[in-house]
Amino acid sequence: MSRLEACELVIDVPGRGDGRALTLSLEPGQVWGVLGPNGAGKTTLLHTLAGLRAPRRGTVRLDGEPLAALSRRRVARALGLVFQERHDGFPATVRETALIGRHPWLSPWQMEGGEDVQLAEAALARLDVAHLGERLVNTLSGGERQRLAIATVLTQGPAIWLADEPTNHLDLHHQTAVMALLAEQAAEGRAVLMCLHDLNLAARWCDRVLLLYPDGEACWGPRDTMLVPSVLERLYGQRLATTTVDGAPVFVPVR
Ligand SMILES: Nc1ncnc2c1ncn2[C@@H]1O[C@H](COP(=O)(O)OP(=O)(O)OP(=O)(O)O)[C@@H](O)[C@H]1O
Repeated sequence: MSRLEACELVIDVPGRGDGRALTLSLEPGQVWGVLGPNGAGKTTLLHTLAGLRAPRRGTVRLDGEPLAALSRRRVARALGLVFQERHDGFPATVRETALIGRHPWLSPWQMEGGEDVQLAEAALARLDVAHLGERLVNTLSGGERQRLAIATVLTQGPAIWLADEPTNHLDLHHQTAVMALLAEQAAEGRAVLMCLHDLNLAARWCDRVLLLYPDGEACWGPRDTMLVPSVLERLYGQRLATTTVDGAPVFVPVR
């Protein structure tokens, strides 16, 4: 399994000061939640950790090696990304799209084999979209597309998941199913980092939390030390009422 490190990392948010440099390690078995208001830099951080965007300062390391020095294939085998926005470049079916997850594991002109197809079918079934296998992606609902994006990363089988609001567009049942899947991935020794807007999902499913502020300030650590009502009220500029349900805190915005 793999680890991803941010070493004195400053993400490049245009027009903003450096804030606090991030030095943290995403270890096998951990589930990180990245929280912060709109524009705080969550997506920018995720893209920087994935090597899609250069940092302003500092380094991202995969298993001790600078990400920038590794081949994209090596990176694609280790890191799986669930994007917030996605654009369908060409018409493809649900099944064909899931199989794209196998590409980092195939040589340039190699066709997917039986094992690849089995992995894709299992992932589509797990995300409850197997019945849509022959449908064109551009005919799917928002939630179906989101589940397909997650199924594609599951088909890829990375050691590290970077997910930008993985529960976007999902109904309550599928939100819980996706969080349970990500927790299961971590329990099997993979690592997960996800951006979330839902504090309650973070409280229930993440064991580490990174709070990002719009001015670039940040703090991170074990969930229980980060999800403190007064800290969250300052982060979002929003009053909260707090209770406990099933052993996890629940935060409700109040006027
Ligand atoms: N290409 C760009 N040019 C100028 N500003 C940009 C660019 N890309 C991002 N930004 C700005 O950087 C800031 C951080 O954006 P980012 O998408 O990382 O925030 P976020 O925390 O993910 O927000 P949200 O919760 O709304 O998804 C925002 O203020 C955004 O407008």
